Amino acid sequence: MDEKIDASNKVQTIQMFINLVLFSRSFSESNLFPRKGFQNQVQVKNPNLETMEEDILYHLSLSTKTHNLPEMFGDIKFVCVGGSANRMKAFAQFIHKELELSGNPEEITDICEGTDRYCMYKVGPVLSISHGMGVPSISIMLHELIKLLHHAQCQDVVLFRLGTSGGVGLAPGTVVVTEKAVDYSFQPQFEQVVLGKVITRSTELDEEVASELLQCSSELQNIPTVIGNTMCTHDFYEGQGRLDGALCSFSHEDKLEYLRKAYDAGVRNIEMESTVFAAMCRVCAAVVCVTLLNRFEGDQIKSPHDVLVEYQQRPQILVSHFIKKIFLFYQQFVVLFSYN
Ligand SMILES: O=P(O)(O)O[C@H]1O[C@H](CO)[C@@H](O)[C@H]1O
Ligand SMILES: O=c1cc[nH]c(=O)[nH]1
Repeated sequence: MDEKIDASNKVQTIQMFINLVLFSRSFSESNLFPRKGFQNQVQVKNPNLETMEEDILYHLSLSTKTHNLPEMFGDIKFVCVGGSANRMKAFAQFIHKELELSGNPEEITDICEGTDRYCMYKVGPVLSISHGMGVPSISIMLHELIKLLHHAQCQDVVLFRLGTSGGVGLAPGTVVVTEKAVDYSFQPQFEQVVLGKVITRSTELDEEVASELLQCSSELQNIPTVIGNTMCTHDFYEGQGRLDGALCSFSHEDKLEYLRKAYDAGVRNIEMESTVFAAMCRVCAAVVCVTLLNRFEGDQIKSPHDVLVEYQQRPQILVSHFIKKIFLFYQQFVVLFSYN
């Protein structure tokens, strides 16, 4: 009997080891992590940083001189970002309970309280940060976040954007895990003006994390989830083909024609940050947004407040299920290896 248990423990250990290797491999092709075997440290692609005595992360109200970043953040494995400060606080409290961490989730404090630009909460291995609305706002936060993870010597980090969006041909409340983040012309690219010239960056995301998230959704109830392309725009109204803004330069037919073209190009939802998020975080990242309405059916978001709150929780529940799986796996791995 004891021998049987021993043998099954060994099989389990080997299986876990294989899983861990496979999982680590999925991180290793990222922009942030050069291949360094098992431990992939978050990298920045800017040689100027090496020559700086101090790096002030102004909008996060943190600095390499005034804060011990490795001590504060070195154990981060998951970063979750989303537009609203309240949502990201609620997520931090939710994941605190889900991971059964010690301490009172109601007492978590905003690490960035020195600034009202963004809020940031750390719960165990998870960092939850708000980014505001649109590309410029998230881009500033991501520059400072990626430098923070680098200065803190974080390894094997996965980043998630937990957001809301307009659905394209989907029932409201559907969660879309982004396959490709595309621009207004449905291309998987992010254009940025640098020194007066347009540069283009790829917006590839982690396929394995996306399909693992789809798998997670099948293990949960009431989280209808699809994988599809996400179109990122620079505006909520005309930029997303809405007829109800303060300005409107096109007809109802023009709008439907554009949405149909988007649908045919694989677009299933529209939001305002995915391309820059993907371009900056690359293959160690996933975008998970719930749809608040079906854009073929209208432009105004009419669902009652409690329905919208429940919809917003869906990406949080899905991603927390994913994190919990990995977190418990790592914990078991550490326990098994300390006994073997
Ligand atoms: O739900 P969040 O994360 O704020 O994202 C979506 O909602 C905002 C518009 O209402 C845009 O920022 C869009 O990307
Ligand atoms: O239609 C929508 C809904 C939420 N967020 C967006 O960007 N668009």
